[in-house]
Amino acid sequence: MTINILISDPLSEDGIYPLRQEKELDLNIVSNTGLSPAELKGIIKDFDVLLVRSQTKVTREIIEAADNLKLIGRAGVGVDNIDLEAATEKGIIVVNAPDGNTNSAAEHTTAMIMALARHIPHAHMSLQEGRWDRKKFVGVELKNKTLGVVGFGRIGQEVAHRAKGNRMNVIAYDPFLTAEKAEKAGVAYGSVEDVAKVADFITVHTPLLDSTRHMINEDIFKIMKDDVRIINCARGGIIDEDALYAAIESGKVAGAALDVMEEEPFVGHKLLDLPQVIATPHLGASTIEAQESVAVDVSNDILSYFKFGSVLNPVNMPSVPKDMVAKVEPFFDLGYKIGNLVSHLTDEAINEINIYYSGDLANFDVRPLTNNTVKGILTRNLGNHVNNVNARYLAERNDIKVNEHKSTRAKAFLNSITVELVTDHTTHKIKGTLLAGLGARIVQVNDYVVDIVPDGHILMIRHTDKPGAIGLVGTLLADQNINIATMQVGRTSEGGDAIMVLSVDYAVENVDFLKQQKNIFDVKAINL
Ligand SMILES: NC(=O)c1ccc[n+]([C@@H]2O[C@H](COP(=O)([O-])OP(=O)(O)OC[C@H]3O[C@@H](n4cnc5c(N)ncnc54)[C@H](O)[C@@H]3O)[C@@H](O)[C@H]2O)c1
Ligand SMILES: O=C(O)CC[C@@H](O)C(=O)O
Repeated sequence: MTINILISDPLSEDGIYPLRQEKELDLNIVSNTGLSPAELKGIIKDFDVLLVRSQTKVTREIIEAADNLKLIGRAGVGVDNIDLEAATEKGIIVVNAPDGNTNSAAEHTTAMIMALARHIPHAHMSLQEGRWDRKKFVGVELKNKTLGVVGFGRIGQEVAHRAKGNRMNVIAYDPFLTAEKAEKAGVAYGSVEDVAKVADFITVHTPLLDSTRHMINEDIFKIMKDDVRIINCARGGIIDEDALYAAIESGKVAGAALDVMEEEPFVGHKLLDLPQVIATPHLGASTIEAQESVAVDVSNDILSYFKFGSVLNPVNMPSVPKDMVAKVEPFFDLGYKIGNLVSHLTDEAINEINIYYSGDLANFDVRPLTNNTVKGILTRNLGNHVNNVNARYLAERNDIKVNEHKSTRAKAFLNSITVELVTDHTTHKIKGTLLAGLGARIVQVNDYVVDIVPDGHILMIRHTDKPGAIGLVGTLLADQNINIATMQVGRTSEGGDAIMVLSVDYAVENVDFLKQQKNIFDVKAINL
């Protein structure tokens, strides 16, 4: 099968080398940059993979038209140009390259802090314009000044590290910053207000989220020190641009260095008219090294996805280390099949899915396995558009709670997975295991102990344990020319409820001839 990859933003050619030299997969790589949204929407259905930087806006409209898209790769950190909810709903995995441009973005921020402190861009322009103006461009030192870092993640920490090299004091705010982590990094910490009150320079390094939009606003500017300098090399929108403009005009803010703004490109923005502002056109990650590194990272994740079904940097799936995924991968098929089988035991709406992992399995991160098991359950009613990316999301959207339970005690088996479905009136469960050398087995269906190979075409017949019941089913199937390959019978007590599980050679389309029998109260035909 050919995998069609569309690259819609300029990417480092060296960075996509892993894709270009791939031999095992048949890749068709199309580079088409500068497409309008309408043009992208028109062609996206032909692609399995979309590879972008920050220019392409991957909106819900584009995603809805992307009928074959399996993966969106973002060569960079911020995924605010991708509608993640729409991608998840459609089962499209989004991967990014979170580490590849950290150093470049931190270096750019440091350069902006220095350029701002010493008026380097304006001094250079003035020279170019033929002036030798030394009085106008008197700057400030960084030494002994306080840098406020809002967002102490990868880039924020690197910027703090460099600021300390410039003998600055650093105070940081991040909801995940603990006293221990701050002490280790050699920085003070406090709330965003604490940072605002004491910092001479404030740099923001958060993602743009609902909670961070305009977090640096009029109220925060008011409590800042006079002559504070503001830097944004993260995302436009974290700082309220109107409030920044007013704070500069009022003389509260001495200067601002901006790599990003709410609307990009931001040529002609009113902030650029202020002499206190210096700006770059979103260049934080624009180095040869960073561009190569992020493109290599997403290229490798594309290959890993199509070869092994796992990725290193998922944005809309649990991020589970590769060695951990490898430990639970042998159980994927079993989980899916148990899920699919148990879904046929009830026609009622499911309220809750309980998945019990026992034995060795309990020691591992089983989230990818849970996704696959939930996929097996939901596929019965939701069909093929359920996949590992959207299974949990679709369960949630249908008000189904998914609970994982783990126990290292496995009783008779080294490992087992039990899937239980809870509806308003019933609870159904199926247990399965992987037997060394023998493969997958279903070992329990509700209270019946069984031994079934979960494969092919299966008939699950619930009946009353009466003499002749088994013979009758055999005869009825023979009348329909349906050959039985294997048969298992389980019962709770003599003469009580019983179950027959048969594997047959062909899919049975209509089971009414079995359902009409007096002692048979349920029949399900399942194709695994
Ligand atoms: N200008 C560029 O070219 C460029 C390059 C790379 C990254 N970026 C941007 O820089 C930003 C940071 O990237 P990163 O790799 O450091 O990300 P990161 O995920 O490592 O760090 C972000 C940090 O922000 C923190 N945070 C979240 N909400 C917060 C809040 N309300 N207040 C304070 N902190 C909050 C998080 O806890 C996290 O520690 C992102 O927006 C990214 O898109 C820009
Ligand atoms: O693609 C770029 O150059 C910008 C990347 C940067 O904004 C990021 O979030 O990684």
